Amino acid sequence: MNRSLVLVVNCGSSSLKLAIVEPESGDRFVEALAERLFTAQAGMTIHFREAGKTVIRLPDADHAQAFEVFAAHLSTEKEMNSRIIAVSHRVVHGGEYFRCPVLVDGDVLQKIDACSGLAPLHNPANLQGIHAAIRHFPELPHVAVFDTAFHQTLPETAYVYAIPYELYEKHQLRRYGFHGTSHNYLMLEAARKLGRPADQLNLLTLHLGNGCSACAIRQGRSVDTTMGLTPLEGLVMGTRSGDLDPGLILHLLEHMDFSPKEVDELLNRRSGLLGLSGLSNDMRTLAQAAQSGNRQARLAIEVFCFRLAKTIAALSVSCSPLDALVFSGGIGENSVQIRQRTLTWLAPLGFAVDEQKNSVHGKDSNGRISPMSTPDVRVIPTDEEVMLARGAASLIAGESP
Ligand SMILES: Nc1ncnc2c1ncn2[C@@H]1O[C@H](COP(=O)(O)OP(=O)(O)O)[C@@H](O)[C@H]1O
Ligand SMILES: CC(=O)OP(=O)(O)O
Ligand SMILES: [Mg+2]
Repeated sequence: MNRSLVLVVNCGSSSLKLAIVEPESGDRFVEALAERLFTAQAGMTIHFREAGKTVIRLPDADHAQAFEVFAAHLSTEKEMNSRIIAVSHRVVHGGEYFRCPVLVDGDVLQKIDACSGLAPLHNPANLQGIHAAIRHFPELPHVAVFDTAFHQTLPETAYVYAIPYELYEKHQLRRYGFHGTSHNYLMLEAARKLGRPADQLNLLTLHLGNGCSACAIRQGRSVDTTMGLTPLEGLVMGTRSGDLDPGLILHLLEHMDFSPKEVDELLNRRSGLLGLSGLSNDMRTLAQAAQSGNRQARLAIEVFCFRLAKTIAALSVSCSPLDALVFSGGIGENSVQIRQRTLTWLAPLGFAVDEQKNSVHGKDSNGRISPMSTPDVRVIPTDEEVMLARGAASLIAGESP
């Protein structure tokens, strides 16, 4: 039977990820990744399930141009195109406006734009992707799925900052949290692997990719998370600092002649693993350099793990007794060393790692990497695309989310 398909669009600050997904099975018919947009090195790789891989150079292309090239490659796939029922867009910041996927219309676009200042690396790119896709597929429904939606269940105690309350009331300055689509998927997968309903589980999920965040989930609801008003707060990330003393920002502004724009650039693009190592934002590069004795790479990795462990301990307050700690994202899924080091820091809380299982987890479908007598720790690959596809398909089918 020919099932319906959803085109999933995920616009990052300098990348564009596209996939044609069958919502029920999660099968991919096409996947594409355009990287280094806006630079001379920009390029796109498209994988067709049947026809194989195509690599295209796109010097200086933006999101819209990359989308056009992808769409042109799709145009010959008439049978597959006729099965696409919707386009689903990842939108990073939805403020307090959105709790579930919505059909894109003028009002929704205006609200996404209103949140742009709070996610300057992400929302403007998300809007570009939406406009490019609407131009190309005007006849299809377009759905926005928000990173912030899953965290709309945070209790007030977790989402207010300890600043004058009127700044929340009048200006909505509060913790929103991000990567919600991924944390939601990890919750559902953990429930499946544990064989228990999600609404009976307490979980701590770790999305460790270029952006990194942790989420405390209590009985199926996000109750605390590390990212805040913007995706800059919390863990150490590829190029983002995560938590620091707000006084440091004042110091840069008042005593070191930084402009607000320069502070933004410093903390969002030149900090984190890249800033500490002076080498790279990529954990693979750092792991290799550390092995060859590079002190700065070692320091970056050590700070990453220490801060992660400290955060897990803090979030445990909201999700004890814990049913499972879940590692995910490019780093969480692949780095044996990061998992090992983080869990070693957590030994005082009873966490332990089974070294053999940790090193071969990928071959073990239940993903458990901790000994049976210790807290349950799992590695679960995330899949934001299938959640985006399902969100759109359910909305089109008129099901409640
Ligand atoms: N085998 C590996 N060991 C360590 N880190 C890895 C490995 N594979 C991927 N990573 C890291 O995962 C990160 C990217 O994660 P990913 O989830 O793909 O990011 P995003 O989707 O946010 O762009 C990079 O820091 C990369 O180095
Ligand atoms: C919200 C966020 O940080 O997203 P990403 O990890 O895709 O940069
Ligand atoms: Mg990712």
